[in-house]
Formats: sequence, structure tokens, C-alpha cells
Amino acid sequence: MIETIGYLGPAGTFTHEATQWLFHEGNDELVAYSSIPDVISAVDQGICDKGVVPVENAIEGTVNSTLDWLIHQVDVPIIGELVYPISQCLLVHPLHARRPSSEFTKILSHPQAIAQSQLRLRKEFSGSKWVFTDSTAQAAQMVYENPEEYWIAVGPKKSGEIFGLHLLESNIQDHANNMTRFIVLGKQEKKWLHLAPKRMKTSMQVMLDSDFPGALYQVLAAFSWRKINLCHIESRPTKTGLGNYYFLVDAEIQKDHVLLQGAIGEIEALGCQVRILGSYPCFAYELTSHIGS
Ligand SMILES: O=C(O)C(=O)C[C@]1(C(=O)O)C=C[C@@H](O)C=C1
Repeated sequence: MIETIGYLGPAGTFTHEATQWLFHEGNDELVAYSSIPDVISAVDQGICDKGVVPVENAIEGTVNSTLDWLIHQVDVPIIGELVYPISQCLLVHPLHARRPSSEFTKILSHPQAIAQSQLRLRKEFSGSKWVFTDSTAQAAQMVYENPEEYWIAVGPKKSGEIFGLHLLESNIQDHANNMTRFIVLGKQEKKWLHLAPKRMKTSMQVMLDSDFPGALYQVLAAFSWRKINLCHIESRPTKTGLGNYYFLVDAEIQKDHVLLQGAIGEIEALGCQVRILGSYPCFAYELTSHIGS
């Protein structure tokens, strides 16, 4: 059965690359959306079967819009994860390929891409204004559509190829080993037959409703003495008042494992609430990790 897979577009974004790696374009229909909330809402409303969005970057950290929409606006499970390498590139209209850096008036890109490259951009393009776009490929498209402007886009090499831009330089991000973690959302599970997972993970939202001394310590202890490995923990505002936060906890264990069930029971007995956001396989980009390829 053909499934529709929403992704942050237009074609040429890093999310598009990640989606193409996870899904077969021939078997599934990939549909571009112009913002992260649009992708998540499309899955929530059943317009798409699955959606792919970025959630964390090695340099810049959490993609807040993804977490906030997942937590506050919808109830759509995470059903997969991909860690994908990110190379930010400087892309210009071919007419401006030889123009000196000082003449570019604007740098366009997604805020995450600009943030990942900010030291370099500040140093080399100190006279340029930063313009934030909904995606890196949208920035490439705007540079292509405005040849009379001295604009530069930061984004994937692929987006430059799609819009016929000149690649000035790749890997311009401020730190090596740039990676982004993408999540797949869907109301139905997926059988990832062609991929080999690195591990299984369960993501949880923990609300420390009862304000007693050492609450977080006791929550963490419930995982710790059961030797459940936590691979990510962060706090985000509940949006109900200053200083009110929930915790997001990723554990390397499957949802129905007896140890996790025990830990959740213990945390709830403390007066805290646990919401499972998904229990899913985690994949890492490798040229050879498609089974059978
Ligand atoms: O704009 C894109 O190309 C995206 O896919 C979005 C996004 C992000 O939001 O983190 C994805 C990967 C990179 O970290 C930079 C941008």
C-alpha cells in the first residue's frame, strides 16, 4: 500500500534527504510542507500517513518548534528516528559566483542552519543581514528567484543543485561532526524491513506535579536502580507560568519491557505523570546500512 510521507520542504532540505533515506520514493509518496508545524498537523489530521521532522542538532541543540508542537498541539506517536550527517554550504546565484564576501547584503537560511555556522558567518559576512526562512531549501529558492540581489543561502549542496546555484564552499558549520536527529511520526507503526536499527528507544514526557524535595532525583532513581540507560533528558516550559517545566526523557528500552513498566509505576506512585511519546527503532545514516542494498 502506498503511504504519503510529509516532510519539511521544499525538495532539497536536509529533512528531504533524511526522508529519502528512510523511505522508498517509488513505494511511498513524499509530500513537501513549508513548516514543521504543518508536517506534524498533516499527520495528526490524517492527511499524511507519516511525517519526518528534525528534533535535535549536534551543534545547536533542540529544534524547539518540533517539541512544542508534539507536546502541546497534537497526540501523534514517534515511530522511528534517524541520525543524519549535516554539511552546511554557501550557495549563491551563478551571476555572483566571483563576488567578494563584503558585497553580499543578506544571508538567508533556516535559523538552525545559521546558528550552526554563526562564527564563520559573523567573521566573513559582517556587513550582511541574516534573514530567517522556514527551511534551508526555501532560502536557496529565494536566492535563485532574485538574481538581481546580492544574496547568499546557507544549506545543503542538494538544494543548490536543485535551484541551479553555485556552490562556494561546503562544510562551513562551526564544528565538525555535525549531525541532526530526525524523528518519524505516525499513528500506525511501520515495519522497517529494509533497515537495521542501532537500538530501541522510548521517549517520555514526565510532569513533576507534586513539588516535593528531590522529586527529579527520585524520578531518575526509578530508572537508575533498574539499570535503564537514559540517552537524553531535557526540560521545556509547560507554558502555564514562569518556572513551570516538564522533563523529556529518552530511555534505551522498549515501552512494554517489564523494567520500564516498573519504573513508570514507581514514578506515578510519587505523584508524577508520565506520557509516552513513542517507542521506536533508531537508525543512523550509513552508506551501506540499507538491508539488501
Ligand atoms: O531547513 C532544512 O533543510 C531542514 O531540514 C531543517 C533543519 C533543522 O530544523 O534542524 C534540519 C537540519 C539542519 O539541522 C538544519 C535545518
